[in-house]
Amino acid sequence: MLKKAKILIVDDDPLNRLVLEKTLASDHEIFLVESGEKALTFVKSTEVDLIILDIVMPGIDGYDVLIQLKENPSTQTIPVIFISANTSHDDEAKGFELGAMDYIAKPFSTAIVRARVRNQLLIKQKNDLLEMLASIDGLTEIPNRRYLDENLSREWRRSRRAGTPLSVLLMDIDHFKRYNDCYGHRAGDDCLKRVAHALVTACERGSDFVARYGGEEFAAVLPNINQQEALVFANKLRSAVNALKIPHKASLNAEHITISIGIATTEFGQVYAEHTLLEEADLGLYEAKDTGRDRIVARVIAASGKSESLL
Ligand SMILES: Nc1nc2c(ncn2[C@@H]2O[C@H](COP(=O)(O)OP(=O)(O)OP(=O)(O)O)[C@@H](O)[C@H]2O)c(=O)[nH]1
Repeated sequence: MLKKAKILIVDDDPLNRLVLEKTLASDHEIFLVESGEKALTFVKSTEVDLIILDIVMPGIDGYDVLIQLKENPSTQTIPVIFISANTSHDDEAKGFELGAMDYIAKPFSTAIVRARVRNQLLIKQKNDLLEMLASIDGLTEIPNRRYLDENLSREWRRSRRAGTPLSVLLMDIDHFKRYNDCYGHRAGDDCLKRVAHALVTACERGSDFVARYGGEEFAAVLPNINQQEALVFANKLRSAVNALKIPHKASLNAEHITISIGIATTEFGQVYAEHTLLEEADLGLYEAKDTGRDRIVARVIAASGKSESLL
């Protein structure tokens, strides 16, 4: 069974919109707009699963709408079915070349529209599942580095556009090599799973998330969180791991498993390279390790572009 999908129908002809809506509304959630401009505005604020797009419309035509959807990382994977009275092979080929998933000729059969929409939604559902599996770390079952990189990129662009703060945390289990050496690799794996679970459970806002960054390192992306708030959150994560009280008799800084955390925050919408936040968080983490472990070092990327540490 397919879940109710969100389908955007873009057509300047009111009758076509009405017929398409009637054809699909019993199985799906339908949104209707009458121009390419409105379609592009709509997808900025609402996530849709499929777009049925007319080609010949006043203003931006269907081809240009598709080109603009493909240029935007947040809309480029939405499947598009063209529906058009332009039925020459050249028109159809152009639609596919631009990235349309299917092409329906007008006048259309409602049964064929239903079947083709169903096919595209099934393909999308499978693609989404593959995408999700490719974003999950096999051992800890939390988001992996690929997921983190994609999300950080998106949040970084948003923060730059809106001038809002963005914080990144890099966390590393202290003396984990000693843990593996002392208790064995399998116990090390269990420890990673428990730490990952504790970190993920501590995230309460839907927009915050923790990923396994690699090995015994984790990372969190915190949109709209300034340095003070990031420090509070990092302390919560550090406490959550401490509270597990996983014995670590080979540790040189505690009797149980602890983590060190580096924080990087941009608060004033400064323009800097996308990777800077991770690099700064890494410097903070390095400092936290160097100054005793089981601690947090926060760095702010100041308006001058220089960064400062705050222990
Ligand atoms: N069990 C297990 N160990 C892992 C995994 N990934 C990385 N490690 C181990 O994590 C250890 C990391 O060691 P180091 O980078 O020297 O860091 P550390 O011992 O934690 O020391 P500090 O970071 O300085 O506190 C290595 O021994 C890796 O083999 C994993 O998936 N499972």
